[in-house]
Amino acid sequence: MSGLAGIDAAKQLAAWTAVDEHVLPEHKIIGIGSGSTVPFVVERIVAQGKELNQTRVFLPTGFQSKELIVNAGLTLGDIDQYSDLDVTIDGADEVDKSLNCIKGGGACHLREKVLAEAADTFIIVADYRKNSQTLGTTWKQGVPVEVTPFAYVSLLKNLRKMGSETATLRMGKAKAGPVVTDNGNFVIDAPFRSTRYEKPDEILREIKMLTGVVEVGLFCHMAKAAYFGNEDGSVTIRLADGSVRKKERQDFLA
Ligand SMILES: O=C(CO)[C@H](O)[C@H](O)COP(=O)(O)O
Repeated sequence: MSGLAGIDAAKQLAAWTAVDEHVLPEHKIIGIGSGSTVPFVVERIVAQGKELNQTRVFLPTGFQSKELIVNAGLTLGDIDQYSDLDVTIDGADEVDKSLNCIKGGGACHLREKVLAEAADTFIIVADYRKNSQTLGTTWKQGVPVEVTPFAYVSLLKNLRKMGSETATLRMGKAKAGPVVTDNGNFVIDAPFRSTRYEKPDEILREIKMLTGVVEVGLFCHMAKAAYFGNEDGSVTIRLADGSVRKKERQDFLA
């Protein structure tokens, strides 16, 4: 493993292990997620070799993801042409015991969900901070909701009526005004009481029905496995059936 430390080392561990186990030579159409963990996914795929990667197409989940693919010299594909993917690998803001995820911390969850749904296998990679029993334990910013700008005021009202009293429009940091997604939409972050997160699919359905909602950053019953890099150099692998496997540090050194 490389000489990274701390959180980045954990992200790299998760990413490398997931690629080794789920991006096999027979996998030709691959979805690449967004965020700070997926660059380690791309670096591990590049390490599989130019000859194999020339037989593959890589689909992005947004501008950052597209730049990762292009800068790595991998072949860029479009979902219009490659609508059935072999595997999509992506990060997450938090994952619960049933592999339900909060996603959208980077405001890319619409395209991420399209590529996750279109893949035979959807895999999550993250560092240990994202590994929770229930959503909302560590990710306190709320459920990211991509919304059409025309409806954001009414949606703030309706989300607050729904129980997200502190729902807020996500504002830019290095940009005056709200964050604008790759699709030209706004994002509302909608926190809920911890008990509500025990049934994330209910929150998902309720939000999705609100007029003006484009996509909700709750990925329920989608991931086949989640890989969490740990501080001690091990990787915890959780499967959708609830089983857990651990790959110890020495397994990588072998
Ligand atoms: O959903 C996402 C972007 O919309 C990201 O995958 C999620 O925010 C995790 O990012 P990171 O790997 O940087 O923790």
